[in-house]
Amino acid sequence: MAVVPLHYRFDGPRHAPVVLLLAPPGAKWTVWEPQMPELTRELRVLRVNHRGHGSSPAPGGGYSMDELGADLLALVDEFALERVSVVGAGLGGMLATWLAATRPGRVRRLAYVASTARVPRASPWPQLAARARREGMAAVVDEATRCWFTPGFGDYRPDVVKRLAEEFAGVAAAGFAGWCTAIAGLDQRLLLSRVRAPALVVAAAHDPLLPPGHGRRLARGIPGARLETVPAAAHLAGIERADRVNELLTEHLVR
Ligand SMILES: O=C(O)CCC(=O)CC(=O)O
Repeated sequence: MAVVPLHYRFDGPRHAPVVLLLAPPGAKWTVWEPQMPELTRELRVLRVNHRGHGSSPAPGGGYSMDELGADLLALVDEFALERVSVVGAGLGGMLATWLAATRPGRVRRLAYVASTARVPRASPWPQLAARARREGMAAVVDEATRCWFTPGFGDYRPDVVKRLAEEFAGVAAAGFAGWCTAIAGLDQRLLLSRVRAPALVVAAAHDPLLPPGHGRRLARGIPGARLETVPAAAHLAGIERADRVNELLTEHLVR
């Protein structure tokens, strides 16, 4: 299994505890920009771009969770980070679960934003990935990103919506599609009881991709997990309701 050297960056105080932020597939580390001012006050934030995203190489073929997780472990090993907190958004949260369940000793605290333990049966992602391979990312950008925000947010911050859509279109189709192979039909419910880290599950009240039931089931499966539902937000709740998501993440990760 060949490890891919991921494009990464650190921000925040050099000797503070590290938190690793995992974006959803199709998004780059910039998706966490609204969290940065808050989180870097007391944490050292490590952001990565997944395979094929940003400057991270995109090997051809499908990827597996084990491969994506090995990329992350190689990075945290390179910096001798014995334990890190991990936050995953969307399906990026499934990679956070993989880490927390298979390497419980390496994860200090765990948090999710609009995530799940099980990819929906009717997930459009496998078809989007196949189309992206054939026709390129630009062909699927509208369908993939239309559930990211509530319609009101698009009217209020069209610049943000446009920037993220452009970034999505700039992701390597091989990277996006490879990632989608890793999550196709993925069901991690049996992994959840192996998580030892204190966990916070943030669901978004108006998320059409992963409605709050996903968050409820995720929280129910992880021993002692806390569930919070953020109102007035769709899938990218960390952007749309950065105020509340930041409050919850800071409380969970710092205090
Ligand atoms: O597979 C689904 O239907 C959910 C897709 C999703 O959550 C994508 C993401 O990680 O943002």
